[in-house]
Amino acid sequence: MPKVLISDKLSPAAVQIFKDRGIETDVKTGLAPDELKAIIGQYDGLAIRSNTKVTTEILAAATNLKVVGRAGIGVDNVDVPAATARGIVVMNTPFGNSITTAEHAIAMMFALAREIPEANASTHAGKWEKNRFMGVELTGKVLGIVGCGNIGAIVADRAQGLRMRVIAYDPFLSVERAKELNVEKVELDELFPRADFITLHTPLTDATRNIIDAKAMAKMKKGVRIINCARGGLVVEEDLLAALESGQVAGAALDVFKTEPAKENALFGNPKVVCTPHLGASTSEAQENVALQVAEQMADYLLTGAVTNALNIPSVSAEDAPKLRPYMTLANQIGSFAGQLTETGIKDVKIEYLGHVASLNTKPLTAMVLEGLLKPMNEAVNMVNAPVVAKERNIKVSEVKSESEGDYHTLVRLTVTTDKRERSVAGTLFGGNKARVVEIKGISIEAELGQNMLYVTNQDKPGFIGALGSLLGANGVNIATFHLGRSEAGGDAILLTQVDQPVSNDLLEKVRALPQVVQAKFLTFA
Ligand SMILES: NC(=O)c1ccc[n+]([C@@H]2O[C@H](COP(=O)([O-])OP(=O)(O)OC[C@H]3O[C@@H](n4cnc5c(N)ncnc54)[C@H](O)[C@@H]3O)[C@@H](O)[C@H]2O)c1
Ligand SMILES: O=C(O)[C@H](O)COP(=O)(O)O
Repeated sequence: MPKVLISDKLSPAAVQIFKDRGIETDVKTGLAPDELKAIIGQYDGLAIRSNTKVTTEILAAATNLKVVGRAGIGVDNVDVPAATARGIVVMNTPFGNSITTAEHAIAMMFALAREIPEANASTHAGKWEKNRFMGVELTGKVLGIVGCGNIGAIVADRAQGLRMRVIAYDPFLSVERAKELNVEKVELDELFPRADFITLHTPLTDATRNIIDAKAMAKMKKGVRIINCARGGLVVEEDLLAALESGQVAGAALDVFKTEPAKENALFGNPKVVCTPHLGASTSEAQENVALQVAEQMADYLLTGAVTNALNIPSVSAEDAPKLRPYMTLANQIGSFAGQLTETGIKDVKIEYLGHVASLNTKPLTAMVLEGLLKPMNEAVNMVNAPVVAKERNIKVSEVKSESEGDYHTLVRLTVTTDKRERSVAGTLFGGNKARVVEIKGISIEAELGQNMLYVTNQDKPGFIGALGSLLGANGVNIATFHLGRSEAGGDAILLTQVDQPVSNDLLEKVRALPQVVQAKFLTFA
């Protein structure tokens, strides 16, 4: 039974889902990195929010971990490349808290416009400072959105309801989408001087880190108000403080900080700054959504192999997973067949999906072919990291798809080009789910791949089969199945036989010494 650790505060709905799906679940929040490192090796899944830092060190200790599930959007607390390298799927819930976070940004904008937090504190203190607080209206003001994805788009919609004019900077926002959202797509340098309010909704990347610094603020309209409910590293906090003190920026509302938990910060105590402790996603609705989603997604992956919302592996829907499963076996077997025969550097991998299989989501199948192909060279390869490993080795991978059927109603053919030769192997499904190899080097054959296989290429000459059978028998190796193919009478021939015992290197040498043999190899399949 898979075992999952929940290491951040998640709605109890998540535990219930894991339990209902037969997954053992521990909830241990607030663990120090060393404490997490000490126990992570026991778990197949780790469910987190933004508090747990899934670093390379944690991942190195996570010897059984298969999936990290982020109940929320940002995965900047997870070392995704390190997880990928270890074959661990990282998934998030990209929409579960978007509305809630957009609403928080709007609430922050109102709080700034009407100085609600300061007015609230003053009134609680019995001061009745009616003359101290003079707000600004939102109606007719220009809202500049930096990052107009899921949350930015909802903010745009709500702001338009408040009769604001919305402009947006997002290099990946298409003109069509901008039209649909009724926002004016602008460059950053145009947004800065035009906006009365600026709200940030980008992920934290190398391109967005420090996007709001002294230079940027100098370009803004004097008296601008800035809202950040995305990530702390987007704003240079010292520069913001200086701009608030000079009056260039009239106010800032921050839900996120460069260092979190933010217990000390130079901006704290400044009356022009409204702060919340990373509460953007904190509504009961959003937390219920993300907890349910992440638990379902993780359970699906651990129990069925279905992949949803993963950042480092192609998605496989729960509906597709059972359809793909027999193809996954086939893809892995033909990859493994070629991989076990390959002894020199691979340059090029071509995977042809012909007939029925071409109508399916073939990305996971390609990952499985690559896993099979590369595993003989690197034990740590799995379908998550195989495409990355292939890229690191400069292996060019291409897919060819055609739904028209040939001799088989469905066929996967792998062609591997190495420094020395080109090698191809193809397989199909018999009876809808039984993987069979049906072609090797363009020669037809029909074989099921089992645990112990002997693969021989030879000249098609009389006497060979008898000699091989006698040799195996004399060495205590029992033949279970026997499959032959040849290009033409007297030409190149192949033999694939399943045997009940592994074939030792000594025996292989004897097989190779038979007069007609060109190549003999012992292959093994899971
Ligand atoms: N405060 C919170 O509690 C909270 C809650 C949810 C999400 N978030 C954060 O909000 C951010 C946005 O979330 P989302 O769901 O809208 O993500 P999203 O991926 O849907 O949207 C992000 C947008 O940023 C754009 N973008 C990327 N690079 C950019 C750049 N260099 N300049 C301008 N735009 C750029 C992308 O094109 C995309 O449209 C994320 O960082 C997420 O972690 C915070
Ligand atoms: O990226 C997110 O989803 C938000 O930052 C929410 O983070 P949280 O789950 O820690 O509240």
